[in-house]
Amino acid sequence: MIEYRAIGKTFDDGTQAVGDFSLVMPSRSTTVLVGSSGCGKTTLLRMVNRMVDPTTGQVLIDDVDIATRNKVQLRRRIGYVMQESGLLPHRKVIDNVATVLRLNGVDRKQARERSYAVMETVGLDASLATKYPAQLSGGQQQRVGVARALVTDPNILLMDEPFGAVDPIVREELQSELLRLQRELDKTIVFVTHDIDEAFLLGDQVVILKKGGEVAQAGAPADILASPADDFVRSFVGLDKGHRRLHVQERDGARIVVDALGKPAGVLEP
Ligand SMILES: Nc1ncnc2c1ncn2[C@@H]1O[C@H](COP(=O)(O)OP(=O)(O)OP(=O)(O)O)[C@@H](O)[C@H]1O
Repeated sequence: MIEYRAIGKTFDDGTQAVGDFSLVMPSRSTTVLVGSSGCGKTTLLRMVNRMVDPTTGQVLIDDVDIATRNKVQLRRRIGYVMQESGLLPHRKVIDNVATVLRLNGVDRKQARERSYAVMETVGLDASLATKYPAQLSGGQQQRVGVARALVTDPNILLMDEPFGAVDPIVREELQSELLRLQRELDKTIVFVTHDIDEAFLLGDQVVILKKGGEVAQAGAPADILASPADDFVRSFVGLDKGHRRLHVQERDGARIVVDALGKPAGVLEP
């Protein structure tokens, strides 16, 4: 369990990124922080592995205040996936995946074996292992980023807009892969996005943020849709627009679900 207690963060230049943020992220589930640019998502995410330390308040992992933990050791136990994959360009894929294991003192052969296994877990063909990152597609590079983050089998996985830079089709593919992985691996995932559809798809808990890390609403996607807290949330999740207002139309004996603009969204099962 990750717990934020009354967190505030003001950077050295005086920017207040987070005012007063409290939240519990249950273990073995995915919490998505979603909000517009600059609302403090990345700042909050990076507090979990102490890339950013709060100015006030505490972050606890399994009831332990992480301010008391060694930063380097903490980071090696928490997987981190960034938007631009963050791979080392001059190192082969397999060596990128194995990096943290090697830093942890695992011998070369064992590190490679584990890295090949985790590449398979994330759906990467072994033949890509000896390529360099630039020789891979954007989607493949992101998978390598995920493999690298999972290689030490961390309990916590931090993902900062990991699918933001790939095209919509690859993005959908990576999203469903992540859902599959989560069913298989059961990690505690903190995921940052500005895309509400992605948040609803991936999140067990979705946290909608306003500027300064203010929580507009936190809850399961269905609960947020059923009872949006206010007009801000209603508008943010698109309830004021057509595509969330679905209704059923009969057509040739089938029941088609259409949005307010009449665009078909799917078919109701009999
Ligand atoms: N190192 C820093 N020094 C000063 N201000 C910072 C620093 N990092 C972030 N900020 C500011 O803190 C606020 C929150 O930034 P943060 O990156 O957490 O937002 P975000 O929601 O992740 O945005 P985005 O979606 O654009 O990445 C912004 O106003 C940003 O400019």
